[in-house]
Amino acid sequence: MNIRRISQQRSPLAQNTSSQRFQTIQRLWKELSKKRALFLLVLFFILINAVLGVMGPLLIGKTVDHIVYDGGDKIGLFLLGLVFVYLFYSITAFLQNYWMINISQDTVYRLRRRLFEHIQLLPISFFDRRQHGELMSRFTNDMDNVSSTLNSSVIHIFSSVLTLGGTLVVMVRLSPLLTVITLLVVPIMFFGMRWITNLTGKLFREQQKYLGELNGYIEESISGQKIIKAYSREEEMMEQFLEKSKRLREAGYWAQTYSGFIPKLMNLLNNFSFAMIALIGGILAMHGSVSIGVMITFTEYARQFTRPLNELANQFNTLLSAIAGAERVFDILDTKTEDENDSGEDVEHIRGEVTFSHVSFSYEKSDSTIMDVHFHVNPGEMVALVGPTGAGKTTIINLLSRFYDCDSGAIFIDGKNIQQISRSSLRKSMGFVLQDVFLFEGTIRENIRYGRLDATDEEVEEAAKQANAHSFIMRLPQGYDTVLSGDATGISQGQKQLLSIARAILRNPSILILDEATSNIDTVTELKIQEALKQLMKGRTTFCIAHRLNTIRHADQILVIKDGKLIEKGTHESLIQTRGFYYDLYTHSDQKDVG
Ligand SMILES: Nc1ncnc2c1ncn2[C@@H]1O[C@H](COP(=O)(O)OP(=O)(O)OP(=O)(O)O)[C@@H](O)[C@H]1O
Repeated sequence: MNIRRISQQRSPLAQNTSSQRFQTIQRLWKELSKKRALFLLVLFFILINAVLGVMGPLLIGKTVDHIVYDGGDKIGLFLLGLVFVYLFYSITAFLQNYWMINISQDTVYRLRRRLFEHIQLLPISFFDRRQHGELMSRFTNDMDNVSSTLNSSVIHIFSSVLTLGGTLVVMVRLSPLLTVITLLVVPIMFFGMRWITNLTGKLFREQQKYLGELNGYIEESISGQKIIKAYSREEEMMEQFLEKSKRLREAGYWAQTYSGFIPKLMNLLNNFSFAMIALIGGILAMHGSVSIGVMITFTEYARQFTRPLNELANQFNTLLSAIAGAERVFDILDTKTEDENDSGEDVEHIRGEVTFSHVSFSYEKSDSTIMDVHFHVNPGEMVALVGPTGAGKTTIINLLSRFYDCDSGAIFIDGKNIQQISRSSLRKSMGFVLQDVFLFEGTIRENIRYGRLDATDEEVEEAAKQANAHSFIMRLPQGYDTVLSGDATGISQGQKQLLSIARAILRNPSILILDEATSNIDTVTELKIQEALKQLMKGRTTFCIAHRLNTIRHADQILVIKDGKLIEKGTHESLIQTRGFYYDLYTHSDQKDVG
């Protein structure tokens, strides 16, 4: 069953406005506040740390004034005060950092878990439109960005804001004139920073997007290595890789270059402000308008004042890149899951009576894939779907399994509209044996048990015996405990099919879906598979997508699909007698292979 990725909708570069950014910060804040108590403690330590940071220069100035103007008899007390301030400054800095790492790791862990849970519940149509590697990068790059920002930026931002506020209050109290001089550079800093961060924000988002696309491409080219080599497409792959890689380099280059301007601009303005304070402060001190201690405090504050601004600017970039990452994560979390659209109820037992009543469906709004399909299947019947490639056979199965919902008409199982049956109970009653067998990294036993997780070892082996898989499994060095790698290269295509039949037997479904289960397989294994399938099909409603017509001659019903329409239906004999499209298919194909 191939559910094709027809269009990879490239999401336009997220035009995230300030209000969207604010919303994302709010959501991140919400995520963070699950460790509220610890976070409040960190905030408290940030506050203490900022107060101590403001007190340091003030105390240095006071110490100088005490020596110059009061004779310095209490110098020991001042020095003790300085040791206390700077020691606790370091301790609080360490603790806030330590706890923030704890909070951020926990938050990212929970976010990652939610993302994974959510992805499991998303409808198949969501995956049709996305590259797998691009989705992967939301787990890796985007999460890393969020994590590193929470680790450092949160502290820096809070601490900078508090330090700025505290410093400003003390500065105004000490000397309003010197405060104005220190603040002269702030508007230039503010507007310069705004301009650059607007630009870099866009560039960072672009960088994240291209990185996701590149990851997707790399993932595709690794999983498709066999085909790439078989068709000698290495050079084209390389060219496309370079194109994507260059695009990423370009975006990264400009993002880093522009963001690199910020500290340089800050430094320049910082030095300017420092020189002005030294010059004007010196003149004022000479005339006795301010004390030497105040001037020293101010030169230190001038540095201290621009440092948090500098820090804010730097952290702003990291923050923007994390917001871009978080947006991409929230974007998935906001996508409706299958359950959210599911008003169906759980059904205990399904007998397997299936009715398609004038069903129409299209993947894309522009063209119809299935048109007015109408048929009825009794429980336990074997139904074959035949027709040219792209006719819509797989789509009919997709609709029956509620991977997609039909646009008009209705599908009934045991007389009940499947919209009223929950997806999970519907799928629990179905078993799939597909052409592309998907085996997980794990033992053979675990792979068979995937059909029913609570099955005992005996039940697993019994299912393997019924599926004719037991003898080949026992010939493997570790038998049922043989570990299969992700792509199960150690076993043949036919053996994979047998395992997937064992899996379906274990599931004991009322409705069975077979998709070309016996193509590309040697005759001996094919016989084994046919035999196993016969066992499996007994007493179950079976839908078989068949390309080789001689395998379905005994079907109770054959549905002939062409261009999305059900054009003929009946038994093999009746369809041959009708001499219609099926007759043509059957007689004009030597191998009876039509798809
Ligand atoms: N996820 C999808 N998004 C958009 N179009 C799709 C999607 N899956 C299938 N299609 C299109 O729908 C039509 C029917 O496809 P479907 O897979 O049902 O045909 P099929 O009869 O099973 O073909 P085959 O025998 O080759 O598997 C085709 O034109 C196909 O390109």
